[in-house]
Amino acid sequence: MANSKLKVNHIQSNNHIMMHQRNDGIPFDATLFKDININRSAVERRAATLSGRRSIKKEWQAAWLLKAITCIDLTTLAGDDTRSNVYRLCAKAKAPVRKDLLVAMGMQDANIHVGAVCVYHNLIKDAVSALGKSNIPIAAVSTGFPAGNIPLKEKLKQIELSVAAGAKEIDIVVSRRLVLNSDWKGLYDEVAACRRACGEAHMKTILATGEIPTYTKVAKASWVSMMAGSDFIKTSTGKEIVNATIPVSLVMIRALRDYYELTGDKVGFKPAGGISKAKDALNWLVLIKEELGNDWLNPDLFRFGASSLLGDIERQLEHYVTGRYSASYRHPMA
Ligand SMILES: O=C[C@H](O)COP(=O)(O)O
Repeated sequence: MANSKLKVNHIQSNNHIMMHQRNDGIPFDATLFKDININRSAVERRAATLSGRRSIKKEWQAAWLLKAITCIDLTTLAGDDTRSNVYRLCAKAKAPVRKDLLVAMGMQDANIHVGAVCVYHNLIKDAVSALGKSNIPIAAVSTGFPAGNIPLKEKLKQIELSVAAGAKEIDIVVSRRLVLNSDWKGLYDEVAACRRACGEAHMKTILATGEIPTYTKVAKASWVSMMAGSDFIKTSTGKEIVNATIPVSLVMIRALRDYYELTGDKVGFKPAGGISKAKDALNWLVLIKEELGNDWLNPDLFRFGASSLLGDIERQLEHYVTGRYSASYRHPMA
């Protein structure tokens, strides 16, 4: 299709490597968040308006979907992960969209790749060898993922081992009991210790919001995680019964906006778990744009944690280019 070419300014190219300044955190100060009280119905009302408000069509939709790809932490976190499925995942991470589709969109030289590959510790070495010199970072889930119910000493050891094995990003899970008991200083100390163990690796802190009973606690846990030096806050492990939702994302995004206003530090956001449709990805990008602005719309500050989103995005891009939908089995990977 002649009109399927994207204009250069529809999407920035994706030659980035994690260059963003880190969040060093601030001393624990409960007065900064103790009065937070989130109005659940106001959050849910705002979230409900999101999908009907903006309709992104044609070349703009294609450009936003390519942008979404650059923000995916392409993930496999299964008990039966092997070297071969990690190799396939990494091949897809380096070339996430079929060449013919990129050529049709005029994007073959844009170096589109995903934001990171996310695996369990034992698969890091396979990801390192499969990704080669691609500059795509490896994110490892550590600290007793997904439940996090192991001693802190072991959590820190896991982080150190993952960094030594080549992970440039570490996704930690918080101890939910600290959040449930409102032990905010305990949570701060745990997250700050993890941050020290990460060294140069960027740290994403998973709150597992599906196991946190109120939005007020989600907001407070977000604050404490940022104060303790998290580079990203992340909704979910993908293993909770309820994973990423728009309302919980809104609560976390507003906490990081307030944290930025206070400290000048931009903390990233990663919704994860159950995001598998291109239209959901667009909703999250719109939410980020409306609440935080364009600064956050890049892989340094925004990621999707997703194992099966890429396949649907590629299918939508094929529809954009050819005018037809292919069967989903033609895009089986991710
Ligand atoms: O962090 C990423 C999640 O585990 C992925 O969840 P998903 O398999 O539902 O996409």
